Amino acid sequence: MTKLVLGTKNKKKLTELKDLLADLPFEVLDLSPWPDVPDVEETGTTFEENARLKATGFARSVREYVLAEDSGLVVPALKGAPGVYSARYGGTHGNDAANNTRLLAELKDIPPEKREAYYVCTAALADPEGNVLVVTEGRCHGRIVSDYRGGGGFGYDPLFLVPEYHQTFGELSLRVKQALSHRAKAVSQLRPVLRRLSQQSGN
Ligand SMILES: O=P(O)(O)OP(=O)(O)OP(=O)(O)OC[C@H]1O[C@@H](n2cnc3c(O)ncnc32)[C@H](O)[C@@H]1O
Ligand SMILES: [Mg+2]
Repeated sequence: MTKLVLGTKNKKKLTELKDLLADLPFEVLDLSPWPDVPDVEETGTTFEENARLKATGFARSVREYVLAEDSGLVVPALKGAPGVYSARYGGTHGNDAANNTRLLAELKDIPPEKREAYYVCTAALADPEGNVLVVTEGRCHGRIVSDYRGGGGFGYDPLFLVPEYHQTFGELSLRVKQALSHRAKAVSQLRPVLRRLSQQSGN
């Protein structure tokens, strides 16, 4: 079976991606078989640039098909912040608590009706030589609440209210998140390409 490597170092993101790809005829792997794989610097200023950098960079290192994505939270009232800097908004990369604390501080004086926000996920699939085959984008709209709700999900999820459900992604089950999320939408657009690839490879 053709290998598909998920080019991410975020464990929670990895869990969601693996689940979203579970029914496809690929041997889905994370980066753990390649412990010395160099980090890819996310020097882009757009989600697409960073997704391409990660897919290409990891594919060249592991020489397999790689799916990588760059994602984040966009708050129009904050001029689009945290945006591509979502993972390091609080100062330290990947510190969800610090990121959420800063988000709440920045939105302190913003009334509920102006606290709209959306998640973006831009996914890129690269071949083993590092050529990007396809880039897709998914979005998920919601609102930032002013108190933490629920312990599920990761990142900004305890503050991200899904209006249709009157609950945050911190409160909603993984099943609901996987039906609605930016990541699910980006991955579902990749499916036709992945199916074609698996047929070509005779999986
Ligand atoms: O780059 P990799 O290794 O994939 O892992 P990362 O966590 O650094 O990933 P990104 O650079 O794409 O930054 C994504 C950040 O955006 C936020 N984010 C993205 N998707 C999210 C989701 O589904 N729920 C909550 N926060 C999310 C969260 O703060 C993530 O750390
Ligand atoms: Mg990152």
